[in-house]
Formats: sequence, C-alpha cells, structure tokens
Amino acid sequence: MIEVVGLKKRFKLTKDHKIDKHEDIDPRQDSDYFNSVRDVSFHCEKGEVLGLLGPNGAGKTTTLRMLSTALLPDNGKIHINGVDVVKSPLLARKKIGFLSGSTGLYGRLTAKENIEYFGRLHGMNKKTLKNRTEELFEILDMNSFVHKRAEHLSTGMKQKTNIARAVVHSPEVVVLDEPTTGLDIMTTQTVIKFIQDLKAQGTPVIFSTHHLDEIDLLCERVSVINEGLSCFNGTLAEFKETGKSQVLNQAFLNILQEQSHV
Ligand SMILES: Nc1ncnc2c1ncn2[C@@H]1O[C@H](COP(=O)(O)OP(=O)(O)OP(=O)(O)O)[C@@H](O)[C@H]1O
Repeated sequence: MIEVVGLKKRFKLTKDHKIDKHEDIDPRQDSDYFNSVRDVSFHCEKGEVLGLLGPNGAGKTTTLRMLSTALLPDNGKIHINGVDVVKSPLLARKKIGFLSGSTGLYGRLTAKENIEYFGRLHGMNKKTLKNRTEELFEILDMNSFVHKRAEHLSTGMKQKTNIARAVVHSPEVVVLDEPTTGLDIMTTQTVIKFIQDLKAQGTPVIFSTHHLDEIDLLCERVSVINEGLSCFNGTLAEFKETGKSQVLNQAFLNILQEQSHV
C-alpha cells in the first residue's frame, strides 16, 4: 500500500526565474520560492491502480519524484507497505519501481545490457536476472530489439526498455510518470496490458497521465492535483459523480473549475 499525506515541496528561485511585477503571478510563487507542491495526499491499496491527473505544471512529476525518493519533501509523510520513505530511503527504493520521464539509458549499451546493469545494481543474481529479463522481454514484446544499442532505439523501444529497467527487481509497488506519452497505439496497448498484469498480481500502481481513456481502462482510484493542491481523491465512479459527467474529460474540467471557484 502507498500512502501520501500532506506533501509539500518548494524550490528556491534563481534570479532568472523571478517574475516581473507586471506578469500574472502564479499563486504558488512567493518572493524567493516557488511552492510547486503545496498539499498533496492520496493512497493506493494492494491490487489497485491510481491515476494521477492534473494540468501541465500541476505538480505531478514533483510529487512522484518525492514518492520515489529522488526528491526530499519539505513536509508530509510517504509510506510504502509500512516503510517511511523519508526516514528510510534506501529500504524504500528497493520496494519501488519508478519510471521517470527524465532518466536516460546508456546509449552504448544494448537494451538488454541496460536492464541487466540495473538488475545487478539491485543485487540480483545471474539466474534470477536471466529469468526476470526473459519474462519482461516477453511481456513488453521486446525480443526483436533487445540486442540493439540504446542510442539506436525508437521512442517506443526506449520507453519499453525504461519500463523493464524500472521493474527488473520485481518491486512491491510501481510508480510511472506519464508512461505512454509519445507512444504509438500498439506500444501504448502493450504498456496498458503490462499495468493490467501488475494489477492482477496485486501490485499497487500509481501513474500520471493526460489520457483519460487510460484512466477508464485501468484505474480504481483517481487523484487530481491542481496548482500543487489535491483537489479530488476518490473512486472512478466518485470522479464522474463529483465532475457531474460520465465523460471523463468533462468531469476532469468540471473538477478543476470547481476548485478555482473555491
Ligand atoms: N527545480 C525546480 N525549480 C523551480 N521550479 C520547479 C522545479 N521543478 C519543477 N518546478 C515547477 O513546479 C511546477 C510543477 O512541475 P511538475 O513538473 O511537477 O508538473 P507536472 O504536473 O508534472 O506537469 P506536466 O504535466 O507538464 O508534466 C511547475 O510550475 C514547474 O515549473
């Protein structure tokens, strides 16, 4: 289970970032800091998929980076299967598989070598690693390119390699930041099927997306962040009810609009 309560993160602004007094000021901006995440909470139980939604710049990536120990929160609590992520980041890291938009592959290594390298970093032995990589190559339909150098892979091939790398150690929970962005329909299908398989195995999955059809296909639970604040947490049915529409895009827009009136 993943539990996030009252998360906050602010970034010190450099001179270049400071805003001209004539510009529209974001409510998250104060004199020297940008309050990227102001108050975010959600939870995701065993066997559930949680979809994290929010407009561009809402704070989703910052939140997921805190969840995965890549960033230290200024405030708030994150627990993963009982482990306090802030107090025990090394232990937590073993439990999490994190796909971030920004991690690169080693261009001169093949897809397979990239994944194996991360498996070894996680302390996996040769036999376990071989079985696991073969399993992932099959599930993610990677066999046609695993021996190609990463620098020669297409966007979709790279993304599959990144996903395999993130979960090579069979983590207890999986966190994916925009896993289908830039992918074609077939590759997106493979990624969706991969998330469905994780869910069937009981692994909690949190993923951020701008594609509401994926939310419909995959999620029990939805969390919406706007301007660094959680503005909705609930089931998919509650999302439609609160957003006053069975059409997810419309429900999402209504929820955002409702918050901006508060
Ligand atoms: N290191 C940083 N310094 C200053 N501001 C930052 C930093 N990192 C993120 N931000 C700001 O925090 C806000 C939230 O960014 P974040 O990347 O978390 O948004 P997001 O919801 O993932 O957006 P998108 O959907 O566009 O990927 C943005 O306004 C961004 O410019």
